[in-house]
Amino acid sequence: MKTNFDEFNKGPHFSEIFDFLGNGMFVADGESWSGQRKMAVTRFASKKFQSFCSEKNEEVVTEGLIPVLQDAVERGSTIDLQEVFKRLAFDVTFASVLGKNPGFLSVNFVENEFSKALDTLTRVAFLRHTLPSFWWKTMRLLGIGWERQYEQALGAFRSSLERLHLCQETGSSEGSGGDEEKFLRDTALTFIFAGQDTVSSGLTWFFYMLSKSPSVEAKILEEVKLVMYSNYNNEEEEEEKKMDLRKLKYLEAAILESMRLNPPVPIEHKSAKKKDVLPDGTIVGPGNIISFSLFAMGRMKWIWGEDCLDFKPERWIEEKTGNLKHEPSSKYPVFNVGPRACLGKKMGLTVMKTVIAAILLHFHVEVVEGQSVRPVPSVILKMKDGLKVRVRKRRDLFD
Ligand code: HEM
Repeated sequence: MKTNFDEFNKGPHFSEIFDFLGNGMFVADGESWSGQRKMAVTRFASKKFQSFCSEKNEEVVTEGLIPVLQDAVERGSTIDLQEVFKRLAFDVTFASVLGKNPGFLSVNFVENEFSKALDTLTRVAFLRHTLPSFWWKTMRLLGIGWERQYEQALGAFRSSLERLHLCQETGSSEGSGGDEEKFLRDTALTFIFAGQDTVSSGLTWFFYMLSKSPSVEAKILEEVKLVMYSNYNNEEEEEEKKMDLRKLKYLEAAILESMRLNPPVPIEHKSAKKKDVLPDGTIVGPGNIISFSLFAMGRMKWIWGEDCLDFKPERWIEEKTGNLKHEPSSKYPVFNVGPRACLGKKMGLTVMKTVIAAILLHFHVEVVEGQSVRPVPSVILKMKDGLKVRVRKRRDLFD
C-alpha cells in the first residue's frame, strides 16, 4: 500500500460496489484519482480553508450540539448519542464543503433522508463485499433482497441531494446535467460521505469507551480545564483566547486509542494489478481482491502487546517527554496507509476534540445500562441500535 502503491489499486469492482459515489476521489484510480487528490490536497492545506472549517465546526457545536444536549437535560429523557453525532458530523462536513450549515442537529430533529439513505447504501456496500459480484448483480437485476433496498435508498438519496441543492451549491448551473456538474457533485458527495460517518462513528465509540473508564474521563477533563484556564489568563486579543486544541495531548491520545479498538473504517480493500507476492508469501494474481480487517489488527497481541484489549490512552504518550507517540501507519492504519491516506485526518481530529471538550465541560454523559451495544455489519463501524445516554448538566467546572 505504501512501497508498492502503483501495483495495487481499488479496481473496477470497488467503484461498482460504491456506485452511488459516481467517479469521486474515494472510488477513482489512476489519473482521475491523482488529479482529484492534487486539487483536494491544496485545498485542505490552505490555512483559510482550515480556519473556515474550524469556524463552521464551532458554529455547529454552539448552535446545534449544546442546545440539543441542554434540551435533553431539561426533559430528563434519554437520547441516542449516535444519532446526535451523525447529525453533527453531517452538518459540519456539509458546511465545510458547501459553506452552508443545513441545521439537521437541532432540538426538533428534522428528518435527514440523505443520511438515512446513506446508511442503507453503506450497509449494502458492505454486503456486496462479501459475495461474488455475479451474485449481487443478479439480485440487482431481479430487484430482490437488499439490492431492492439499495435501489430504493439510491432514489431517496438522489432526490434528497436535489433538495439540499447540492448541484447548485457546487457552483454549477441547475439541471444542466453536464460532466462538470457531475464531477462537482461527486466531489462534494465524496467529502460528505468520507467525513460524516467516520467522525460520528469515532465520537460514538469514544463516549462508550469513556463510560467504562471514569479515570480517563477525569484526566481528560483536568487537561481541558487546564488548557482553558491558561487561555483565559493570557492577555492577548479576544480571538487568541480560543482553546488551543494542540495542547490537548491526553485527549488526542484517548481518541487514537478508542479508534485503535473501534476503527471507523473497519475493513480495507485493494485489488492487485498484476501477479505479486505479499510479505507473508501469499501469491496474488491480477484482479485478485485483498481485504483486511483494521478492527482485528487493533486487537492483535503481536501488534499491540498483551494488554491489546485494554483502553489505555497512556500507550500513546512518550514517558520521557509527555509528547504524543508516533506510530507508523502500517501498525495503525486507521487513517489508511501510503499515498491514499485520509485527507481529512486533521479535520476529523479537530472536530472530535472540539466536540468532546465542549461536552465534558458542560455535561455528564451516562450510558444507559443494560442496552446491547454491538456493531452492525457495514463499511463503517456503527452501533446496531445506537447509544442511549442520559445527560446531566455539570454544575460548575469543579463538579
Ligand atoms: C475520524 C475520522 C476519520 C477516519 C478514521 C478516516 C479514515 C479514512 C480511511 C481509512 C480512508 C481510506 C479509505 C479507503 O481507501 O478505503 C480515508 C480516506 C479518505 N478520507 Fe478519511 N477519515 C476520517 C475523517 C475524514 C474527514 C473529516 C474527511 C473530509 C471531510 C475525510 C476525507 C477523506 C478522503 C477524501 C479520503 C479518500 C482519500 C483518497 O482516496 O485519496 N476523512 N479516510
